[in-house]
Amino acid sequence: MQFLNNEYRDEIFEAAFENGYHCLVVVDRQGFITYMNKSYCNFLDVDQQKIVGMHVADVIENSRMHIVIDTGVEEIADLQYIRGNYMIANRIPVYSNGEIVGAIGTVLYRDTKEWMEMNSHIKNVMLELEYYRNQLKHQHGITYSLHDLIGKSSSIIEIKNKVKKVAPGDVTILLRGESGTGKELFAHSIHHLSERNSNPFVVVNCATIPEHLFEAELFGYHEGAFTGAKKGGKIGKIQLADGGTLFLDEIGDMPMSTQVKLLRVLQEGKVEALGGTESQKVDLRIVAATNQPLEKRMEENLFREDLFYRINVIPIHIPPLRERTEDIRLLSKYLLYKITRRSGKRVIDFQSDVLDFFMHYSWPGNIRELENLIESAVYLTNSEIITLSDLPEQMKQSSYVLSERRSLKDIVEETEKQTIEVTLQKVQGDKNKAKNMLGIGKSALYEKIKKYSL
Ligand SMILES: Nc1ncnc2c1ncn2[C@@H]1O[C@H](COP(=O)(O)OP(=O)(O)OP(=O)(O)O)[C@@H](O)[C@H]1O
Repeated sequence: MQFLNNEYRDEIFEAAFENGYHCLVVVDRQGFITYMNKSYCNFLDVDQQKIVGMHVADVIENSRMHIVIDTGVEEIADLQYIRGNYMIANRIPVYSNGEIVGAIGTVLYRDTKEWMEMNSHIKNVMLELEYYRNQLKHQHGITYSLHDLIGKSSSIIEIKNKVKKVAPGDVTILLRGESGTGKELFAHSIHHLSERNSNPFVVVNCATIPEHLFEAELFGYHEGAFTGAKKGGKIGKIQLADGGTLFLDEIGDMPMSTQVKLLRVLQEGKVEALGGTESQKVDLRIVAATNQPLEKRMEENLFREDLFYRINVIPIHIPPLRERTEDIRLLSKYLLYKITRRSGKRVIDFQSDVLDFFMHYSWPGNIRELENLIESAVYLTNSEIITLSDLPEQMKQSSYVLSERRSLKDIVEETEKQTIEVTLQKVQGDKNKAKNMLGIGKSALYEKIKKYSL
């Protein structure tokens, strides 16, 4: 880079950054714009001075610069839809001393005839793709694909690879993991990656169907099959899933009597609706999920061993969130982005204390709990950054008891810091009132404020 020190340094920068053929943006560690060249500003129709300091997601449509900062993985030649055009975007994280300090993004923008022609061709292809994607979603009930599964922990990467390997066949898959770990999302992805993806994906949530209605729901019934049966009968979930995937969620809760009948359907590939005399051939792929210890249920005679072996062909265990803390930061940012896009409220980040807290909390409700928590914080916060005070008090207290990784000293200090912080907020910074509420002397309070940089 020695040549940049010569007398043409400014001209070199000018030629590299300000030429009219490409758009360039530089963002800092938090995704705030520090520089955008004229060509990009002209294309976006924004003022070069005014956009400095704004968050990139608020200035550039469909930007992923903030995601690249989080993942640390460059994205080259990605198609990005901006202002009615598909552009070719490169996003490169910038490191200094091994730490990410920001990112540079370039977008190829050549206002030539060929590019416009190519663009209109890409637009057509993308529109067609979007149309088929939407059709698939609406007709076949799949909302998610593997792309929607966020996580960079080795366990999640391993599971994603396993899913890619086993999804294309018809093999039965048993997803195991605590509630809220993403089992349904994985089930959608398996169907999406399988050859059955143009056929239905049918969900049966075994935990929510009353026992006496189970068989009617699963196998369907003919008119008059039982008292209360609907006129004209009802088609069963199994018949609905013919040619596609039947997702048996919470299979551990299926009544024993239904388990026998289901096993027969799976073995014979035929189903008979209640009140009928003829059976119908069905072609199903089974994906089951459970958060229950099926081995224990078998010991208690609540789950059939033969059904267990029939469904446990490829078991996939999804670890709880507390065992993959590497994913928490990425998931939190992704969920914040998803929630704010939906709610329209501008909340752009978390205070570092909040992410720290997330890393140490035990997440009994896993990603569902994280999502609900972020949603409530987005609604409650009065600022653009979520702080500890936007989180429920009860949760903050429980975390320090539940966390396994912290020493007693850390727990005591963290609790002390939080208690003082919340008290100071309650009394609007009045230290006299705060010391009285906390029952400590003035000098002790000042000492602790200094210690915890409050
Ligand atoms: N890896 C992930 N990336 C992004 N979102 C996720 C991920 N895992 C789970 N979620 C989200 O968390 C929520 C709960 O996920 P899901 O319903 O798939 O969990 P589950 O294990 O099936 O729960 P349950 O056993 O209670 O049915 C959903 O809103 C889902 O979109």
